[in-house]
Amino acid sequence: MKIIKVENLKKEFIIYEKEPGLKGVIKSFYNAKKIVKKAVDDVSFTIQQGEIVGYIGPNGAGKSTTIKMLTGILTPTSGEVRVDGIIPYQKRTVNAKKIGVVFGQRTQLWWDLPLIESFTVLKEIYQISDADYKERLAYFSALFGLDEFIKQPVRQLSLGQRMKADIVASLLHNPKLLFLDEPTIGLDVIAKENIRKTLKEIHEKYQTTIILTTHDLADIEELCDRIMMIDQGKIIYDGSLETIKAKFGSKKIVCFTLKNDSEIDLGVFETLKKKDPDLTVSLENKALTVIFNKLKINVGDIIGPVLKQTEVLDIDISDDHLENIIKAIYKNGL
Ligand SMILES: Nc1ncnc2c1ncn2[C@@H]1O[C@H](COP(=O)(O)OP(=O)(O)OP(=O)(O)O)[C@@H](O)[C@H]1O
Repeated sequence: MKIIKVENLKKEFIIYEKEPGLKGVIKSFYNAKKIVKKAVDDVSFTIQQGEIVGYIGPNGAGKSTTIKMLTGILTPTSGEVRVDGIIPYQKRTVNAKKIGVVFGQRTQLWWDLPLIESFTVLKEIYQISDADYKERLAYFSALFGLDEFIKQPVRQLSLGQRMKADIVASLLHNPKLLFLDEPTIGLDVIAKENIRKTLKEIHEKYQTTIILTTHDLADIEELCDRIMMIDQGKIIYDGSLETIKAKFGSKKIVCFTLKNDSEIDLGVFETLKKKDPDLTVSLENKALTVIFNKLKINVGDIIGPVLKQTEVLDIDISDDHLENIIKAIYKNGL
């Protein structure tokens, strides 16, 4: 079942540009230059109930603007947006009951209240029944270990605890749809893992549809089957992670750890560069790294000449990281 339908959605902002300095300020009173910024530029997509979709793109691409239109905070310039059959900006309160929102960068909780009291306020706002509230809170407490900090005021919580608290707050009313904006930002590796694992469990239990915006691609790799990539207001990719990897992940990385007193003549790679002009070689502290296109060169063609020349202690072969693949797409397009 479709939960989100977006068609030819556009959001334009009018920006008035001023010249720098005091003179610019005075001048801008009279004739500021008017610029139309197309933050979201003719975007269409649908999302099915239960999907976890990663919404990614470089800074300023239009992610937050899209999410704000889906949550009803912003009214589109043109186009259609429907969340569970509702037009969000026309029925913000009805929409709010169907959705949960987590902003990694700021909390939605009451700063000075003990966490448990924030939860009871939300219980009233969303009119959650006693039985549902009890059942959900017990479930989330066990999952996130809330007991440890539930009586503390929110301002005293660590970033990881605060993030868990915000996720619970967004889910207490069991929304059909959850928006997560950078849910692991600033967390250490273990805390990130913990959040991802827990989100997966929650998704399995409640089948919540999740839209995740993040710059941390490990979030995407672990949670999402589908990614939508936006750049300069336009969706430039909508599909599976596997397809992106298969299509653009043609680079392989071979790292050799050379023996301490060994020497190597990097000239051996010159002939290979004729086959793959993008091949790169770097040698740092006896670590020799070769990055090449696996469709143009075999791993054996890299390893053979090195082993012939010098003594090697270790060889590590890996595919290109998703992060590099996405960076290249942002830079060069699809
Ligand atoms: N209220 C506003 N007034 C004017 N311009 C805006 C406004 N909100 C966003 N923009 C512009 O619209 C474009 C898209 O911004 P948006 O916040 O949607 O990007 P984003 O993809 O969420 O970026 P980030 O990853 O940095 O959060 C940017 O160029 C931004 O400067």
